Amino acid sequence: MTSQPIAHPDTPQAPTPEQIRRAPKVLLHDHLDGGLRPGTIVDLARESGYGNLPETDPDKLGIWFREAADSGSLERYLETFAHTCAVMQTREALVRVAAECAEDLAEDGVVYAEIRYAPEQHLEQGLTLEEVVEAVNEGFREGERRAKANGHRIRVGALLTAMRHAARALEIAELANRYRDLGVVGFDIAGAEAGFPPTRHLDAFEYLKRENNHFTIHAGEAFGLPSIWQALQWCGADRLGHGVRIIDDIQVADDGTVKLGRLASYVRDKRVPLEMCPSSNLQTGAATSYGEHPIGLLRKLRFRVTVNTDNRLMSGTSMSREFEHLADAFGYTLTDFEWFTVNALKSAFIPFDERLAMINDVVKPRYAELRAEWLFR
Ligand SMILES: O=c1[nH]cnc2c1ncn2[C@@H]1O[C@H](CO)[C@@H](O)[C@H]1O
Ligand SMILES: [Zn+2]
Repeated sequence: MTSQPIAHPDTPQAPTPEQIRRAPKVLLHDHLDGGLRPGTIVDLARESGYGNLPETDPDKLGIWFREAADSGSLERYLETFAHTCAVMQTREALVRVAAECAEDLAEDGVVYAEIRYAPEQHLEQGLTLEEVVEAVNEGFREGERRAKANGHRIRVGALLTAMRHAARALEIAELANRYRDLGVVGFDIAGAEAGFPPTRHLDAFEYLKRENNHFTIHAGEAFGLPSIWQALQWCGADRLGHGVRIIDDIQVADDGTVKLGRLASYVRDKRVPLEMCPSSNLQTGAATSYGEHPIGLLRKLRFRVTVNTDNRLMSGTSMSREFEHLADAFGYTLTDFEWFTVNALKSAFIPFDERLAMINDVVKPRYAELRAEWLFR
């Protein structure tokens, strides 16, 4: 008998794209108006008479979004949303977009998703804020049903976003609170970061805290540490949207020794979830390449890192594709992807018992099964 080292079940090889697709995934940061199918945009534009689409062929339109979003600036990246929001102004359009969102995610192996959108951007044709929320919720329920009929299980919760350049945050926070337990699981602020600090909306955050409600804040994407510091220490955010610039508070010496500043220490010690979106960051210039994306170091240092899509249309991506990019860049295995997924569930805005059941009864058994596949090749 030769004495062979015992192979860890994970050692045989990198996960295949097909295994990544079948792995259960959890998505906390994805914009409804950043994930439409190009063909749906074309249909809805035709039906509503919106004549400003840059392309009317779905394939060309998809490419247009990716290229236009590939601008190196968050402000220019955000300009592309004018077209998606333009065709999301009726109840029917919102139901369709939300249903397709849930279907597409389920098809990609996402089992739990929190999808965000700004109700104030869907009032141009007379819908009320409440009608917008109800239409999107109806679409998510429809998408969950269709996914189930196709053999996929997914649960979708909504996050209501307020736009940081506008002045409706308190109103949207109240809306999120009213629809709590009715499909809405939390609140967010988004939009251009430089010049619009989160403290502009302190009243909204203080209101939500008094209501024991949850919120995340886009911070540390196009602007640095002060934005993250405000989001956490002034506004009390439960999670950070992106948060990539926390890397500016971490020093790595030539010998590999790592020193965390006070803010980075706080973020790690308090297990503040980071909703990282690698492909989106490359497009807005918040990161330079997958291999150099701060997620590599932050994962190593065991920050509470999660992986997200941000805008599937603008980045031509999916949860599986984000995982594939990371597998290529950092050699991540199924064990890493399970870790990201468990992190995401720990950070989700649904009740603790549901998060735990999702971790123990859905995520862990399915990753274990995937890891065992090499035994039966
Ligand atoms: O990465 C991002 N950073 C900041 N704002 C964003 C990002 N992606 C989308 N939005 C903004 O959020 C609104 C509601 O979904 C979108 O219309 C877009 O303006
Ligand atoms: Zn975002």
